[in-house]
Amino acid sequence: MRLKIAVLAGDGIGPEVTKQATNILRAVAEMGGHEFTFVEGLIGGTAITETGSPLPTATLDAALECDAVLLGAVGDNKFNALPPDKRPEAGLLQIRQALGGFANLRPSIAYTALSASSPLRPEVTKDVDILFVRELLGGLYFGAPRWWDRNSNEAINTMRYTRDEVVRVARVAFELAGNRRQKVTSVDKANVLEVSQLWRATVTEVAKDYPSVTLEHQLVDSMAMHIMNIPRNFDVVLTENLFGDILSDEAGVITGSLGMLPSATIGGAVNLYEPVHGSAPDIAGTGKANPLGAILTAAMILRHSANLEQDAKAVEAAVNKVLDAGYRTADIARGQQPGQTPVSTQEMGKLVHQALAESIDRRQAMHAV
Ligand SMILES: NC(=O)C1=CN([C@@H]2O[C@H](COP(=O)(O)OP(=O)(O)OC[C@H]3O[C@@H](n4cnc5c(N)ncnc54)[C@H](O)[C@@H]3O)[C@@H](O)[C@H]2O)C=CC1
Ligand SMILES: CC(C)CC(=O)C(=O)O
Ligand SMILES: [Mg+2]
Repeated sequence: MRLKIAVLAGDGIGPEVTKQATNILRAVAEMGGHEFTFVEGLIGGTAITETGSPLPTATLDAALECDAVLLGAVGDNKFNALPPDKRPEAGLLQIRQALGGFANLRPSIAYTALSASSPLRPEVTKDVDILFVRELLGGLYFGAPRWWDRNSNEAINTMRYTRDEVVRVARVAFELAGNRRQKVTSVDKANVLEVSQLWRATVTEVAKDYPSVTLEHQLVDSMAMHIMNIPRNFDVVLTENLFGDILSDEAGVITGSLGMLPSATIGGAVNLYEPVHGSAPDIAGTGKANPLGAILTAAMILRHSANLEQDAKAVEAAVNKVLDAGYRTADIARGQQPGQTPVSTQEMGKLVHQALAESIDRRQAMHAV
């Protein structure tokens, strides 16, 4: 199997966690006899500093020639005074748009070993496995007009969706639900927003093509509460761009930390893979960043861009094994429980690598018998 991956490490903890994710991909390639090549590119604040642009043309050109893009995170407080279209985050929105992926898959899984890391009670988080399908190219982040008129002290952003944009992402959600627990919860604010009324009517129409999947609608405000109260009730959660951004971060509480959450964006010319978290400037350079979200993102590359399902599962199992053995980065080391060992970003990456190597050795030994 050959795979060319653009690695855009970005800012803050982006390079720290991305390094651990690429180490895992290299290990999978080596152990499975695959040829993975990595092409590095600048994005975000580091790209602004070096080139003046948050998404240099060279980065975009290289990304478009790859089979997958792995992005760390962007964002640097030193650019906070810049207007949104000049900030590091603009580079991320631009590359999302250019790659064309519209369905951002964000799994949120409650790991048994981490039940004490979540502030939620273990009986609430037990067996939770939610898949957010977040529309990624529409809504407030991309709608025009958008401006801030400093003279009149007025600003505007536009939430806009077309029926076709809703249909295509809804189809992804229903298809995925068909292979899971057959339920889609569509989130909107149809009691107030016309865009949400279009969203709800369109999703209801698409649902008719998937009679085995149950559709429910939830308003986003009460949904924010239900996710914390009864997360087990949800299977696939379908949202527009902003609502999905917020609710999927909230779901980090179920898992124990934002640092545990991976994502894959599909449907475009090249799939884009990013952990859900940002550049975390508060812990950048301290060795405290949890690399597991990025490593689980690498597993999603194996699944969605390389068709290596068995290897994706092996990476996920290796993460589980390391958590079961009690190893914890600071964000998931709630209250220093007995049997836990604190580890750095790099140590966590190495432990997953070791667990993966052991499981692949066992698999190969079984095949050899
Ligand atoms: N995809 C991206 O590149 C994203 C970029 N951002 C940018 O990141 C910057 C910081 O934004 P925040 O709101 O602070 O969000 P953030 O996700 O960077 O951090 C929120 C909190 O979670 C913690 N955290 C995040 N990832 C972690 C990890 N892997 N391990 C341990 N702890 C982790 C941070 O230390 C912080 O306390 C901003 O410039 C923002 O625009 C924010 C979200 C997504
Ligand atoms: C442009 C971003 C910083 C948006 C974001 O927070 C995300 O996609 O998770
Ligand atoms: Mg976000």
